[in-house]
Order: sequence, then C-alpha cells, then structure tokens
Amino acid sequence: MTMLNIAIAGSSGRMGRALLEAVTQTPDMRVHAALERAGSPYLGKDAGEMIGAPNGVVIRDDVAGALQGCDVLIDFTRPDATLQHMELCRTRGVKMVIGTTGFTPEEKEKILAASHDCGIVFAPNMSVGVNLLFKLLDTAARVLNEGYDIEVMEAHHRHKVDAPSGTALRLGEVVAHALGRDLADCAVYGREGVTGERSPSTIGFATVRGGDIVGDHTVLFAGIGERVEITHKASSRATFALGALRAARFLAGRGAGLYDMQDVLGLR
Ligand SMILES: NC(=O)C1=CN([C@@H]2O[C@H](COP(=O)(O)OP(=O)(O)OC[C@H]3O[C@@H](n4cnc5c(N)ncnc54)[C@H](OP(=O)(O)O)[C@@H]3O)[C@@H](O)[C@H]2O)C=CC1
Ligand SMILES: O=C(O)C1=N[C@H](C(=O)O)C[C@H](O)C1
Repeated sequence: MTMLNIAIAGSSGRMGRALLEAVTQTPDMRVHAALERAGSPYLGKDAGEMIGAPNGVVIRDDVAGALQGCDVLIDFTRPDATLQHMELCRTRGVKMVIGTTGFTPEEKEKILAASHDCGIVFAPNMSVGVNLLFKLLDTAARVLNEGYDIEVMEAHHRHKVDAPSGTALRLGEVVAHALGRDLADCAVYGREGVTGERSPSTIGFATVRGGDIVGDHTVLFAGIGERVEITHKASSRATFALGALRAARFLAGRGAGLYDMQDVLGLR
C-alpha cells in the first residue's frame, strides 16, 4: 500500500478538523503536516488534540517546510491564503486540493495558470451528492427550458463569510450553461424594494445564514401549475472531507492539470 502524505491548511478550522479526522481514519493516508497562519493560538499544539487523538504532528506556519515530502496539500481556508499556498505548491510540484470558495474571476484565472505546473482539484463542493446534483440539474434545465422561473436558494451557518455559496454559484453556472446563457448576464443576487416583475431570462439567488446549518442547496423551477425542486442537504462536514480525500487519491496518479469533482467521480 502506497501511503499518501497529506498536508492540511487551516487545520484548526471547521473543515480542517473534519479533514484531520478523515485522514486519521484512512489507512493509505497520513497527516504529514498541519498548518495555521502566523500568530494563530494553535501554533505549536499537537494537531490530533483538536480531534481528541494526539498524533505528534505539531501545528506550524512555515508552509514551505511543510511541503517538503508532502504529496498533496488540502486547502479549505480563504482565497488570499489559498493563493499564497498555491504559489509554493506550484514551484515545488506539490499537488493541491482546493475547497476554498469566494474567489474572484481573476483569482480563478490564477488557479488555472498554476495548474499548468501542478495537479489541482478545485471544486466548490466535494460531496458526492452535490456533484450528482450538478448532473441532474443539467438534465432538468434542458427539459424545463421554457416557462419555468429558476431560483437558486442556499442556507449556511452563521460563520460563513462569502455569499452566495460557491456551490450556489456553480449550480447557477450549470443551469445557465444548459440554457445557453451566461450567468454573469442573467444572475439576480437578492431583491429589495419595487423590483418590477420577474424577467423570465433571469436566474435568481437567495441566501440564508444562521446557526449551525452545514449546507443546504435547492434549485427551484417554478412553472404554471407545478414546481420542481432539486435539493441537497449536508448534515456533516465529513461528506466534504471524504470527497477531498478522494480528490487527493485521484491526483496522486496524475500530472499537471486542473480537475474538479466531476473528474474525480467520473461524472464528466
Ligand atoms: N469545497 C467544499 O466542499 C467546501 C468548501 N468550504 C469552504 O472552505 C473554506 C473554509 O471553510 P471553514 O472550514 O468553514 O472555515 P473556517 O473559518 O472554520 O476555517 C478556515 C481556516 O483557514 C485559516 N485561515 C484563514 N485565513 C488564513 C490565512 N491568511 N493564512 C492561513 N490560514 C488562514 C483560518 O485560521 P483563522 O481562524 O486563524 O483565521 C481557519 O483555520 C470556505 O471558503 C468554505 O466556503 C467549506 C466546506 C466544504
Ligand atoms: O462554508 C461552508 O460551510 C460551505 N461552503 C461551500 C460553498 O460555499 O459552497 C460548500 C458547502 O456548502 C459548505
């Protein structure tokens, strides 16, 4: 059995902890390094302590050092941090799984450019269920292509900093692509005041933030006399973490290039 050495960025975060737990329980992977930002109160602590299973891996902030001997860096942090980590991975040929959301189009271009030098899986949602949803949605949008108003609704925990979620935006992109539209031209992000009647060519987005909601997404097709709703609800971050580990294993056997979970799951 070949062991994969995994480094985890943002290891004390919500996804960082879920990843520590998942890697610890995976026989062909080991936690090679656990990273946090300079000044973090977690630096110097045993990473395993955060999940109640000390493992001797000390949380550190020197990313370059952590990448030595590392096969894949898994990064669920913030766009600025991910891009900094990516430049170090790029020059060292370390593969990367990027789960961070909230990138600008220009930042996404940088990820594409870096993928010419190292393998990167970049996906706003690593769960199998949501990636199946993307497939189902493509079919639904092609069938319900006239007479149905399309709205994307999402709900997340109170700590989430970006909106709409990366997943909601991808859901919108899938629908727009299936209908031959460009999301940038037809998206409506929230409504207020006297908005006028709904334009049929728009794709609307609605965002809810509260409590500990892990992540709910619904795409609504509202027609005359019927509604179709396609929904996914995540009840644990383990689903995202396990998807990220599948992505890391997928990258192990591949060269440079930009992939997403559709590639990893063979759904393309
Ligand atoms: N693709 C997917 O399947 C999923 C994607 N996500 C995305 O993952 C990201 C993280 O989510 P979540 O775990 O809930 O967030 P958290 O805030 O819980 O964790 C983020 C971690 O990144 C660290 N971090 C932030 N900025 C920096 C920096 N500049 N340098 C180094 N480390 C930094 C934070 O440290 P500190 O606390 O010190 O700021 C923290 O440890 C979000 O973008 C979210 O949308 C989430 C779930 C699933
Ligand atoms: O921040 C989160 O928590 C999540 N973020 C991702 C997104 O923005 O789509 C995926 C998941 O829904 C959880």
